[in-house]
Amino acid sequence: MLKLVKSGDFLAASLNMELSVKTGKWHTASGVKCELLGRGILQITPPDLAEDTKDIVLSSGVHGDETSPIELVQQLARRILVDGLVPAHRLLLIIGHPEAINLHKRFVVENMNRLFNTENPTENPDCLRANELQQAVINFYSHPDRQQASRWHLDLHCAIRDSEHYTFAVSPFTENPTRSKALFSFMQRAELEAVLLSSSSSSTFSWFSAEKFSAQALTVELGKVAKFGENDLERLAAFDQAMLELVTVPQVEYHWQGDLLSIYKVTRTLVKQTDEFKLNFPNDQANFTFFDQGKLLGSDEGVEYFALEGGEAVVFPNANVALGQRACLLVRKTEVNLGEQITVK
Ligand SMILES: O=C(O)CCC(=O)N[C@@H](CCC(=O)O)C(=O)O
Ligand SMILES: [Zn+2]
Repeated sequence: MLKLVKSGDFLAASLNMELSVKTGKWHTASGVKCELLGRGILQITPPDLAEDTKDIVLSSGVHGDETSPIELVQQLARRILVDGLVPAHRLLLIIGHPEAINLHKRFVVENMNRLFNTENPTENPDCLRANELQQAVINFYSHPDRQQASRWHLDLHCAIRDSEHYTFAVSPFTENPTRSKALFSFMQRAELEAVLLSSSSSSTFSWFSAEKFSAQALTVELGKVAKFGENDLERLAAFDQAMLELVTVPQVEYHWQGDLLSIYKVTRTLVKQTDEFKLNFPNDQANFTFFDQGKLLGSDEGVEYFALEGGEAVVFPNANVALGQRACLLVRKTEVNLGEQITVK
């Protein structure tokens, strides 16, 4: 496994279940320290750690069928491992769920992106892997010499349906100051079209880093799911470039450019309470489809959900989730105050 990673193929090494997990440390020819901490978990330390060096987690493949982010993380790993790229920041590169990726499935038994909170009972492969990833992130951010470091986490996904915004991000809800001007400027630089400001806690991977470590964290949605090799990475070039800049430039000078990024607040999260839960539109309804005030959106035992005053748009609709899980987000465009932290007006 180590040999394959050293040769630049972090992804192939992570997915080959016949290779036993071998951890190890080495330096690239450019002096970058690499540590394979487990399957699909690669820590990168630049030769010089300055005061403004960030600790950045870049994760992909938390959902096994969302392949374009996995290709982007592999590309970045290769640039560092064999092409001489020297990052300016400590990085934790993650290929999230190799077993689900090999099955070409979103998850094995249950949605791993709802398992990031505390240690999970070791019931199934998704719980086991979520535990392993949580521990890797805890160790990465808890390095004793790095307690003052600025922490970032971009958890890269792609949507399983069409979307009126091809790329967008979800900013998880936490009381911590995790909506910095730098993070929002990064989104503009990356040409993300929109961001959703969550209004409740969610047990996602990005929420875990925001809530437990005050990381500037986002779930980033990069286009629509496709098979390996069929992704149009050209459409993600601006994101890839901004990510490269984020990891290689000590302090990026970002500028806020007005209204390039559409900002939405989450007005409601519809949770599937019973098996009676229904949405009044198909599961493949495009993200950000807008419904006028009063339109019936869905129902559950003894309750009907209508679009609120001013209308609401739907994101991630899925009536087939497990009981107690989110069946969709309802969102509305919002204005924000632009301070050092972005807040909803
Ligand atoms: O297109 C979809 O319905 C799902 C895409 C996806 O996996 N989205 C993430 C968003 C996580 C978040 O809210 O931060 C998910 O559902 O886990
Ligand atoms: Zn996903």
